[in-house]
Amino acid sequence: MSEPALELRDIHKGYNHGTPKEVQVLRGVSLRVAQGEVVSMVAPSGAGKSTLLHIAGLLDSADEGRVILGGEDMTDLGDRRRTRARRDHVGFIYQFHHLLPEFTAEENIILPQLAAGTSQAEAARRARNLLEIVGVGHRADHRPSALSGGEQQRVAFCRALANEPRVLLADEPTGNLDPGTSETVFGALMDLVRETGLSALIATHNLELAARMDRSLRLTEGRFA
Ligand SMILES: Nc1ncnc2c1ncn2[C@@H]1O[C@H](COP(=O)(O)OP(=O)(O)OP(=O)(O)O)[C@@H](O)[C@H]1O
Repeated sequence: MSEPALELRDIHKGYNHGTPKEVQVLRGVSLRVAQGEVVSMVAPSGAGKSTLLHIAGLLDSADEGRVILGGEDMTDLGDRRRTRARRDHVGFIYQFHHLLPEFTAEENIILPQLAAGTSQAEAARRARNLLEIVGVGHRADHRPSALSGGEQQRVAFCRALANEPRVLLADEPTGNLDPGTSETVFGALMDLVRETGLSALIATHNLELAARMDRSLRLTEGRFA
């Protein structure tokens, strides 16, 4: 069997809210996401979904436990190698798109590729292809302000996949959209993930969306139930 795309081993994380009393958010989270597998994470607000995604995506460090991406243990990397590993392995999607307002949809997807050393022609080709998959190819030359909320979020999905990460981490990717738009946009995300064969861990409050993924996990009391 091939290596899991993402593996978390016994992750613990607490925050010390300026008082001696620490809030223990994660209490031994373990997880394996196989290559090409799409896993949902459902949890009440404040249960630690974002904390877990940030640790899995090398944006934050655990107090204990190990983070393994594509078979490589990333836990003890120094800052520079950690930044590079994040860029090479991980795509992030947030509830809000965070697109750059002064650039077009296509440019928003091209820019991170140029930063990673891809040629302009290849970056443009990939951007167009991704935009077509999520159904906004005809909006490539528009700035974010000219796009609807659902279209903006679809562009953000493409940007997250621009550098062909091994794993996609999404934090309530359709959380700020109305239910109808959320359904369409989520469908576009699944098309993108399936078409690229990507592995994904997607946090959502929406149980119907969660049920459409390969596997659904529930985070309660700092662990997967
Ligand atoms: N930087 C921080 N400093 C102190 N406490 C924090 C920090 N980040 C998160 N917390 C606390 O950790 C807990 C989990 O937060 P987290 O954002 O991971 O939850 P969540 O499940 O993503 O919530 P939501 O669904 O509301 O976004 C909360 O009690 C929060 O207040």
